[in-house]
Amino acid sequence: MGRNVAIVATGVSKTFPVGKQAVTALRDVSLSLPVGTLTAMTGPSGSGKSTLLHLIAGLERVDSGTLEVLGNQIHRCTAAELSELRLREIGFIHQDFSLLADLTLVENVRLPLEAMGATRGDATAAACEAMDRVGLKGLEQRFPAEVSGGQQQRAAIARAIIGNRTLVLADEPTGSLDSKTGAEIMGVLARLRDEGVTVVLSTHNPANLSHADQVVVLHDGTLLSPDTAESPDTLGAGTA
Ligand SMILES: Nc1ncnc2c1ncn2[C@@H]1O[C@H](COP(=O)(O)OP(=O)(O)OP(=O)(O)O)[C@@H](O)[C@H]1O
Repeated sequence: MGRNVAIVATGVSKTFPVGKQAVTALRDVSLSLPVGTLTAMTGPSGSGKSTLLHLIAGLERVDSGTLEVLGNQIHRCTAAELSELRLREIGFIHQDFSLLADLTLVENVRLPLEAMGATRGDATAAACEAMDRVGLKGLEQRFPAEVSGGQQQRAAIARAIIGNRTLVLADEPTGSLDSKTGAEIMGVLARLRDEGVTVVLSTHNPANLSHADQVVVLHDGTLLSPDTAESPDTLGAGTA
C-alpha cells in the first residue's frame, strides 16, 4: 500500500453472534481512503458504521477480508500490536466525549502521552499545544463539567490528536450537540484534515457531509457506493 493511502479494506465482513443467531454487521466491504482526507460514513441506524470504525481502530476483528491501516495489516496484528497502534497512531472520538470528570481538560488531553511514557512536563506541553490547535487555549484547568458540550468535544479531539497522531476516527462526533455547535466541531475536524490528518467519521446529519472529501454510504452492512467516490453534493449535503 502506498503511504498516500491511509485505509484499504478489501472484502471485509463482520458477523456478531446474538444468542444462537448471527447478525451480519458488514458484508464484503471494500474501500480505499487517501491520507489527509475527511471521509463521512452515513446510512441508517444499524447499517454498520460503528462496526467499520471499530474494525479500523482495531477494537474488533474482521471475520474475513483484509484491512490495512496506516501501512499495518491489522487483520494479522496481535492484540498487543493493535493496542500499540491505537495508542500511538489512532485517535478515537465518541459521541459522548468520554472525558474523565475528575480530571481537568489538560489532564484528560495529556493521558495518551503519559500512557506512552512521556514525562508529565512533556505531556502537559503537548496537551496545551493540542488544545490551542482546537481553540481551547485558556481552558486548560477547567473540569469537563465547567465547559460547554462543544468545548468538551474539542477537548476529546485534542486528546485524539496529541502526540501527532495522523488518523482520527469519530463515531457521531456531533450527535450530542446542537446544530450550530456541531457545525463548529465539523469545522475543527475539517481544519485538522487541511493540516494533513486523516479523518473518518460516522454521521446521521446530512449537513456534515458538505465537509467530506468522500462519502461512504452503508445499508444493511453493504457499501452502496462501491468506489466511495460519491460526491457530497449528490447526497443532499448542506440541505439539512
Ligand atoms: N457487539 C455486538 N453484538 C451484537 N450485534 C452487534 C454488535 N455490534 C453491532 N451489532 C449489530 O451489527 C449491526 C450494525 O451495527 P452498527 O452499530 O455498526 O450500526 P450503525 O450504523 O453504527 O448504527 P447507529 O447509526 O445506530 O449507531 C446492527 O445490526 C447491530 O445490532
